Amino acid sequence: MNTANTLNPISTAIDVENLTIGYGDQILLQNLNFSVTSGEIFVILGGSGCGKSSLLKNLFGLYQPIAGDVLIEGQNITKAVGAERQRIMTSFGVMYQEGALFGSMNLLDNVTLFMEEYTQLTKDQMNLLARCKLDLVGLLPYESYMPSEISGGMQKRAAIARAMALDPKILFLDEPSAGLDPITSADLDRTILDLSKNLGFTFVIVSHELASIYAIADTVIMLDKGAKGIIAQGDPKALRDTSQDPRVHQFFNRIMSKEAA
Ligand SMILES: Nc1ncnc2c1ncn2[C@@H]1O[C@H](COP(=O)(O)OP(=O)(O)OP(=O)(O)O)[C@@H](O)[C@H]1O
Repeated sequence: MNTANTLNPISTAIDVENLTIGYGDQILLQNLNFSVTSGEIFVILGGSGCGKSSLLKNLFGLYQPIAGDVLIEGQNITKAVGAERQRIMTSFGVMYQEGALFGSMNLLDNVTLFMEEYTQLTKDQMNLLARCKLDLVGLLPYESYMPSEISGGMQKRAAIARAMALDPKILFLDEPSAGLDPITSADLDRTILDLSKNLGFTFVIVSHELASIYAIADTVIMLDKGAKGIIAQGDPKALRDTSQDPRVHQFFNRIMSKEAA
């Protein structure tokens, strides 16, 4: 938990205003309003198919919402076009659910790739910066390894290093623990916590791993398919212990029994 993060004065990283998202005629979530505080770890929860990943992709501008606005550090990504949109798009990093490292490049080249596209740095400068990012996630000794030569957990950490390539303040992670065993997942959680506490990154994470959520989340929002919206918001343990909403209880208990199995 990092609510006392001293690297970020209290300010808003992301503002979501009257956001409605979906595909074609299908509305998934409507009229969402919430904000993400700078430096916090903000987790999006909910049952399968309620629209968690879709919401994340609307937040970082991969998809255009049906209505409403997303402001990233005060800049309206929904309305921005051209160079302004490009500038906003490079102000955050994304780790997709699949991790999606480029298999034909070693880890160092995976991290420098975006620098080559978006900066005027020399190759030496890019390599130096990329090594810093790999070091932050504990992968400096593996810079020349190919993605196929490292474990799943290391691939996830490399994908986070790559998401940090352009020095963003905000990182969007889609199901970072997916496919990881509990120990590797806890390791990844520690990396995320370190980056948040020590460097002040804001994280917006889609997750359904309860242990991970309790370990890292400052704030969660819980989405519900039937309600097409947010049914709970706050500290996850407080929600577990105090929420009167049966859907919230069912969510936590269902996952707990699954994890206990
Ligand atoms: N690109 C797309 N085009 C059309 N429909 C989509 C697209 N992506 C997702 N959907 C649909 O939107 C709904 C929500 O999907 P989404 O992946 O956002 O949910 P989720 O809560 O992240 O689910 P899960 O936990 O199972 O990954 C699903 O019915 C899905 O089939």
